[in-house]
Amino acid sequence: MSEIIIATKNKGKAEEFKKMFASLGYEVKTLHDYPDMPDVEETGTTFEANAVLKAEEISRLMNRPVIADDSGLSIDALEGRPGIFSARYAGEDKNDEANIDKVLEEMKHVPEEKRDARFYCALAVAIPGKKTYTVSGTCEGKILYARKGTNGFGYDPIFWANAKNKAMAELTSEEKAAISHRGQALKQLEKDLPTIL
Ligand SMILES: O=c1[nH]c(=O)c2ncn([C@@H]3O[C@H](COP(=O)(O)OP(=O)(O)OP(=O)(O)O)[C@@H](O)[C@H]3O)c2[nH]1
Ligand SMILES: [Mg+2]
Repeated sequence: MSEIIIATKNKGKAEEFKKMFASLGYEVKTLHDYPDMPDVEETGTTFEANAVLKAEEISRLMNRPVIADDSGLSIDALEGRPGIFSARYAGEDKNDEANIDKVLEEMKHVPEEKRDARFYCALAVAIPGKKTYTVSGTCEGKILYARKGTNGFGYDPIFWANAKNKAMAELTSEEKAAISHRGQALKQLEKDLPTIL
Protein backbone atom coordinates (compact mmCIF):
# COMPACT_ATOMS: atom_id res chain seq x y z
CA MET A 1 0.00 0.00 0.00
CA SER A 2 1.50 3.40 -0.92
CA GLU A 3 1.95 5.92 1.82
CA ILE A 4 0.69 9.50 1.68
CA ILE A 5 1.56 12.29 4.13
CA ILE A 6 -1.11 14.77 5.21
CA ALA A 7 0.34 17.82 6.97
CA THR A 8 -2.30 18.09 9.68
CA LYS A 9 -2.39 17.98 13.47
CA ASN A 10 -6.21 17.94 13.55
CA LYS A 11 -7.43 14.52 14.79
CA GLY A 12 -10.86 14.85 13.15
CA LYS A 13 -9.35 15.55 9.74
CA ALA A 14 -6.75 12.81 10.21
CA GLU A 15 -9.48 10.20 10.87
CA GLU A 16 -11.46 11.29 7.83
CA PHE A 17 -8.41 11.21 5.55
CA LYS A 18 -7.34 7.76 6.81
CA LYS A 19 -10.75 6.32 5.88
CA MET A 20 -11.10 8.19 2.60
CA PHE A 21 -7.59 7.33 1.33
CA ALA A 22 -7.79 3.69 2.51
CA SER A 23 -10.52 3.11 -0.05
CA LEU A 24 -8.15 4.50 -2.71
CA GLY A 25 -5.34 2.16 -1.60
CA TYR A 26 -3.21 4.68 0.30
CA GLU A 27 -2.03 4.53 3.89
CA VAL A 28 -2.18 7.99 5.51
CA LYS A 29 0.51 9.36 7.80
CA THR A 30 -0.08 12.70 9.52
CA LEU A 31 2.01 15.04 11.64
CA HIS A 32 1.01 12.93 14.65
CA ASP A 33 3.41 10.35 13.13
CA TYR A 34 6.09 13.06 12.69
CA PRO A 35 5.91 15.01 15.96
CA ASP A 36 9.15 16.92 15.26
CA MET A 37 7.57 18.79 12.36
CA PRO A 38 6.79 22.43 13.23
CA ASP A 39 3.42 24.16 13.36
CA VAL A 40 3.31 26.11 10.09
CA GLU A 41 1.93 29.59 10.65
CA GLU A 42 -1.29 30.18 8.70
CA THR A 43 -0.55 33.71 7.53
CA GLY A 44 -2.50 33.52 4.25
CA THR A 45 -5.76 35.34 3.62
CA THR A 46 -7.49 32.44 1.83
CA PHE A 47 -8.01 28.71 2.49
CA GLU A 48 -5.95 27.96 -0.65
CA ALA A 49 -3.02 30.14 0.46
CA ASN A 50 -2.91 28.48 3.89
CA ALA A 51 -3.15 24.98 2.44
CA VAL A 52 -0.23 25.80 0.10
CA LEU A 53 1.84 27.22 3.00
CA LYS A 54 1.35 24.06 5.08
CA ALA A 55 1.94 21.60 2.21
CA GLU A 56 5.02 23.36 0.80
CA GLU A 57 6.76 23.89 4.14
CA ILE A 58 6.33 20.28 5.33
CA SER A 59 7.21 18.93 1.86
CA ARG A 60 10.39 21.03 1.87
CA LEU A 61 11.39 19.78 5.33
CA MET A 62 10.67 16.12 4.50
CA ASN A 63 11.71 16.28 0.84
CA ARG A 64 8.64 14.20 -0.01
CA PRO A 65 5.19 14.79 -1.55
CA VAL A 66 2.81 16.21 1.06
CA ILE A 67 -0.90 17.08 1.04
CA ALA A 68 -2.38 19.78 3.33
CA ASP A 69 -5.99 20.70 4.08
CA ASP A 70 -7.16 24.16 5.08
CA SER A 71 -10.86 24.28 5.78
CA GLY A 72 -13.56 26.07 7.70
CA LEU A 73 -17.10 27.28 8.06
CA SER A 74 -18.45 30.41 6.41
CA ILE A 75 -21.73 31.83 7.75
CA ASP A 76 -23.69 34.34 5.62
CA ALA A 77 -25.27 36.17 8.60
CA LEU A 78 -21.76 36.67 10.07
CA GLU A 79 -20.35 38.03 6.79
CA GLY A 80 -18.39 34.84 6.16
CA ARG A 81 -17.00 34.35 9.65
CA PRO A 82 -15.42 32.29 11.15
CA GLY A 83 -13.92 31.49 7.71
CA ILE A 84 -10.16 30.93 7.74
CA PHE A 85 -10.21 31.53 11.51
CA SER A 86 -12.59 28.59 12.18
CA ALA A 87 -10.14 26.55 14.28
CA ARG A 88 -9.28 29.48 16.55
CA TYR A 89 -12.61 31.34 16.54
CA ALA A 90 -13.01 31.35 20.34
CA GLY A 91 -9.30 31.47 21.16
CA GLU A 92 -5.83 30.18 20.37
CA ASP A 93 -6.40 26.84 22.14
CA LYS A 94 -8.62 25.63 19.23
CA ASN A 95 -11.51 24.39 21.40
CA ASP A 96 -14.37 22.94 19.30
CA GLU A 97 -16.96 23.31 22.08
CA ALA A 98 -16.04 26.95 22.76
CA ASN A 99 -16.12 27.67 19.02
CA ILE A 100 -19.64 26.21 18.77
CA ASP A 101 -20.82 28.19 21.81
CA LYS A 102 -19.52 31.41 20.27
CA VAL A 103 -21.35 30.79 16.96
CA LEU A 104 -24.60 29.79 18.72
CA GLU A 105 -24.46 32.97 20.80
CA GLU A 106 -23.82 35.19 17.75
CA MET A 107 -26.60 33.43 15.81
CA LYS A 108 -29.23 33.18 18.54
CA HIS A 109 -31.48 35.95 17.15
CA VAL A 110 -30.94 35.15 13.47
CA PRO A 111 -34.15 33.79 11.85
CA GLU A 112 -34.31 30.41 10.10
CA GLU A 113 -34.20 31.86 6.56
CA LYS A 114 -30.98 33.78 7.24
CA ARG A 115 -28.94 30.89 8.65
CA ASP A 116 -27.28 29.68 5.43
CA ALA A 117 -23.66 28.58 5.73
CA ARG A 118 -21.12 26.41 3.95
CA PHE A 119 -18.03 24.43 4.72
CA TYR A 120 -15.06 24.98 2.41
CA CYS A 121 -12.00 22.78 2.00
CA ALA A 122 -8.85 23.59 0.05
CA LEU A 123 -6.35 20.78 -0.50
CA ALA A 124 -2.80 21.52 -1.66
CA VAL A 125 -0.42 18.88 -3.02
CA ALA A 126 3.25 19.90 -2.82
CA ILE A 127 5.80 17.72 -4.61
CA PRO A 128 9.53 18.55 -4.53
CA GLY A 129 10.54 20.12 -7.84
CA LYS A 130 6.95 20.49 -9.11
CA LYS A 131 4.37 23.24 -9.09
CA THR A 132 1.96 22.96 -6.14
CA TYR A 133 -1.52 21.83 -7.12
CA THR A 134 -4.73 22.90 -5.33
CA VAL A 135 -8.30 21.69 -5.43
CA SER A 136 -11.37 22.66 -3.39
CA GLY A 137 -14.79 21.48 -2.30
CA THR A 138 -17.85 22.99 -0.59
CA CYS A 139 -20.83 21.72 1.38
CA GLU A 140 -24.02 23.79 1.75
CA GLY A 141 -26.10 23.91 4.92
CA LYS A 142 -27.66 25.90 7.73
CA ILE A 143 -26.65 26.74 11.29
CA LEU A 144 -28.86 25.00 13.88
CA TYR A 145 -30.05 26.67 17.12
CA ALA A 146 -28.53 23.91 19.28
CA ARG A 147 -26.24 20.88 18.98
CA LYS A 148 -27.57 17.73 17.28
CA GLY A 149 -25.63 14.45 16.90
CA THR A 150 -22.28 13.30 18.23
CA ASN A 151 -20.28 12.17 15.19
CA GLY A 152 -17.64 14.16 13.30
CA PHE A 153 -15.69 17.06 14.76
CA GLY A 154 -15.52 20.85 14.85
CA TYR A 155 -18.82 22.53 14.03
CA ASP A 156 -20.52 19.33 12.77
CA PRO A 157 -23.12 19.26 15.62
CA ILE A 158 -24.53 22.68 14.64
CA PHE A 159 -24.34 22.28 10.84
CA TRP A 160 -27.47 21.09 9.04
CA ALA A 161 -26.31 19.33 5.86
CA ASN A 162 -28.86 20.20 3.16
CA ALA A 163 -27.85 17.26 0.96
CA LYS A 164 -28.73 14.73 3.67
CA ASN A 165 -31.44 16.60 5.60
CA LYS A 166 -29.63 15.79 8.83
CA ALA A 167 -27.12 17.45 11.12
CA MET A 168 -23.58 16.72 9.95
CA ALA A 169 -22.87 15.11 13.35
CA GLU A 170 -25.75 12.64 12.78
CA LEU A 171 -24.05 11.22 9.67
CA THR A 172 -21.79 8.16 9.62
CA SER A 173 -18.26 8.80 8.36
CA GLU A 174 -19.22 7.27 4.98
CA GLU A 175 -22.32 9.50 4.69
CA LYS A 176 -20.32 12.58 5.61
CA ALA A 177 -17.52 11.75 3.14
CA ALA A 178 -20.08 11.41 0.34
CA ILE A 179 -21.27 15.02 0.66
CA SER A 180 -18.68 16.94 2.68
CA HIS A 181 -16.39 19.74 1.48
CA ARG A 182 -13.42 17.41 2.16
CA GLY A 183 -15.05 14.52 0.30
CA GLN A 184 -15.83 16.77 -2.69
CA ALA A 185 -12.27 18.10 -2.84
CA LEU A 186 -10.88 14.59 -2.58
CA LYS A 187 -13.12 13.34 -5.41
CA GLN A 188 -11.57 15.95 -7.69
CA LEU A 189 -8.06 15.19 -6.42
CA GLU A 190 -8.63 11.48 -7.05
CA LYS A 191 -9.35 12.25 -10.71
CA ASP A 192 -6.20 14.35 -11.05
CA LEU A 193 -3.83 12.32 -8.85
CA PRO A 194 -2.37 10.07 -11.59
CA THR A 195 -1.26 13.15 -13.55
CA ILE A 196 0.07 15.00 -10.47
CA LEU A 197 2.19 12.28 -8.85
O1 LIG B 1 -17.58 20.79 11.77
C1 LIG B 1 -16.61 20.75 11.04
N1 LIG B 1 -16.53 19.76 10.12
C2 LIG B 1 -15.56 19.67 9.22
O2 LIG B 1 -15.53 18.75 8.39
C3 LIG B 1 -14.58 20.69 9.28
N2 LIG B 1 -13.51 20.94 8.54
C4 LIG B 1 -12.95 22.05 9.08
N3 LIG B 1 -13.65 22.49 10.13
C5 LIG B 1 -13.37 23.64 11.00
O3 LIG B 1 -12.35 24.38 10.43
C6 LIG B 1 -11.14 24.25 11.19
C7 LIG B 1 -9.99 23.96 10.27
O4 LIG B 1 -8.92 24.85 10.45
P1 LIG B 1 -7.53 24.47 9.80
O5 LIG B 1 -7.77 24.05 8.40
O6 LIG B 1 -6.52 25.48 10.06
O7 LIG B 1 -7.14 23.13 10.60
P2 LIG B 1 -6.54 22.94 12.05
O8 LIG B 1 -5.82 24.16 12.50
O9 LIG B 1 -7.62 22.42 12.94
O10 LIG B 1 -5.50 21.75 11.76
P3 LIG B 1 -4.25 21.76 10.72
O11 LIG B 1 -4.68 20.88 9.56
O12 LIG B 1 -4.00 23.17 10.29
O13 LIG B 1 -3.12 21.14 11.47
C8 LIG B 1 -11.38 23.07 12.11
O14 LIG B 1 -10.60 23.14 13.27
C9 LIG B 1 -12.86 23.16 12.34
O15 LIG B 1 -13.13 24.12 13.32
C10 LIG B 1 -14.66 21.68 10.27
N4 LIG B 1 -15.67 21.70 11.15
MG1 LIG C 1 -4.66 25.14 11.22
